[in-house]
Amino acid sequence: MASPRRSVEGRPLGASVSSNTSNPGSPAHGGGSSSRFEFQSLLSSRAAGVDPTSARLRASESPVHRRGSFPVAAAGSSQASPPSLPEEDRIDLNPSFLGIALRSLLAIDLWLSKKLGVCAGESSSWGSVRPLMKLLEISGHGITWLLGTLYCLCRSDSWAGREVLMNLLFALLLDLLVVALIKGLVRRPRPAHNQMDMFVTLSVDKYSFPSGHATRASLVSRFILKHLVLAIPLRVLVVLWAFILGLSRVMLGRHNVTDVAFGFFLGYMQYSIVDYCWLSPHNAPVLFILWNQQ
Ligand SMILES: CC(C)=CCC/C(C)=C/CC/C(C)=C/COP(=O)(O)O
Repeated sequence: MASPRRSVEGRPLGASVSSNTSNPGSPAHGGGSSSRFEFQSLLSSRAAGVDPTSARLRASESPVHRRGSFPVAAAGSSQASPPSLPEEDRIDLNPSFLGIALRSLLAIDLWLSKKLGVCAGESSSWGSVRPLMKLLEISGHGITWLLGTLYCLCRSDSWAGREVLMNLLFALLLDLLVVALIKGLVRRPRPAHNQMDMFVTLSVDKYSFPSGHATRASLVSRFILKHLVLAIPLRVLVVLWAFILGLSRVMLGRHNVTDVAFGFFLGYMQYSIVDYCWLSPHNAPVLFILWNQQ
């Protein structure tokens, strides 16, 4: 088959094999399955008596093999640096700086998250404050906020109050949906040192990216700061709560730092969506009339 041969010849044999031997299936190694596929294709092309050099030259006609290419290393190897390789291919075969940057970030993330996971277990160095962290966890839980908002909505006797609470409810549901979607798509496992002893979870909550508590903390605190008239100390407290809640996710070992950082960003952006789609008796009269009849 032509396409596997093309993939093989887009990268040097040495780089392809060594990048797979340490951890064949690991995403951290650039998607193990495609590399494995390329390595196997190389073996089969040899077995089929295909000359690798000519295959490589044919490959340079296709843009397909360039994607994710590894450096043309192996100086001195005639296979690794064919003289007739077109200029454009030589550029594309260089290491991707974005790839290197992402892998470095991931390594720092894992290292830092492990260091900060000081309440991950009862026997951890800060294990004694674990109950306090778990209390904080409940303060940012989806159920707490949904039930609290519904309760206030039932008790509210002003149109303005109901409007704000209806939008908070919409924001919380939107957040649950968006986080579940991203968790299901990304499927990043929780840190190895996490104990899965969380209060009420959804099935996607076995995944860690992004942190649902961080998105909620940032969304809700932005919402509160915008729609409630609070004294400065209380406003500071709201921001502090969001920040400490995010930090506690890493300290409990529930998340890596990047899960929480992205969660804060996502929650902040979600608020912009809520603000843009603000529900009011003018643009969603049915909703308000229905609620009024309850
Ligand atoms: C209406 C509805 C679907 C309610 C479900 C509420 C619920 C169980 C939310 C889960 C909240 C949760 C445990 C999120 C995980 O937060 P992470 O910070 O660990 O990602």
